[in-house]
Amino acid sequence: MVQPKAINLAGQPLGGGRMPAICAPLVGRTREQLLAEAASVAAKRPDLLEWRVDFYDGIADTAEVVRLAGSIKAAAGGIPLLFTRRSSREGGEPIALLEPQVISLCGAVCASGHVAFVDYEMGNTPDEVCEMRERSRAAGVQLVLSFHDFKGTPPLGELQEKFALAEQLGADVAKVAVMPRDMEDVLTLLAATLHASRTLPIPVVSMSMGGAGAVTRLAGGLFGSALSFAVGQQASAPGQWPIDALETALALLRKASGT
Ligand SMILES: O=C1C[C@@](O)(C(=O)O)C[C@@H](O)[C@@H]1O
Repeated sequence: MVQPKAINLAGQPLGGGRMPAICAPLVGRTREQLLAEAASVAAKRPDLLEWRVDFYDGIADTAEVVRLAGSIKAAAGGIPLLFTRRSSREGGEPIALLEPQVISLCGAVCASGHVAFVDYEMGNTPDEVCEMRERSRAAGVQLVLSFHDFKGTPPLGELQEKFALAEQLGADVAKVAVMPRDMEDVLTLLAATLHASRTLPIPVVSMSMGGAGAVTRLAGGLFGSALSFAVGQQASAPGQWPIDALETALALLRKASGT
């Protein structure tokens, strides 16, 4: 049995080792929107900023995406960046790129040194995941292998397999986001998270989305989830709390639970 793990960056645990650390998404559609959003969200001091590049209108221009990643990094005031293209299949915005182009975009952004983490979906082909793994590793960027189900919550065994698959495919962090149909689904997600965090050697991240799952964004850390996504300016998924409310509630929970 292994202890639940915080996400490490340059030898330091993200968020000072608090479980969970807080990540805020950036969902601007233009350079101007993104830079304004990055500055205002960074001022709320989340532990990580996620650039959801599938929202960005200029996603097809790799050189501009790399430049913009550099500008967002500069606006982030030392807060590390997670670069994410969420596919429309898994709840993201529709984009015009084919998967090989997505890999090349993510690879170029990793190679630029502007981001610390890249998110890639484990549902892509093993060859695609392997290529992304090689490119992120060559650049010293941590790979988050993710799975999302915006329609429902798979059974416990399947969720455990998703976490385990991420680790087998070489992830530095395993992430699972699902939609509950009832409170039993919320318990299933938490049970799978606890199991994964106790058995896998890498940090795990999970959330049950929507209103019913909102409790997992607060209490998930007690079940081993290393990161909670919270709203800086605009939500990227249903059920996310505002950063300041989440920080306040987490501080109370940590005090009450002695963690
Ligand atoms: O995968 C995740 C988690 C998420 O879907 C959430 O529910 O908080 C939000 C996304 O921006 C992120 O990429």
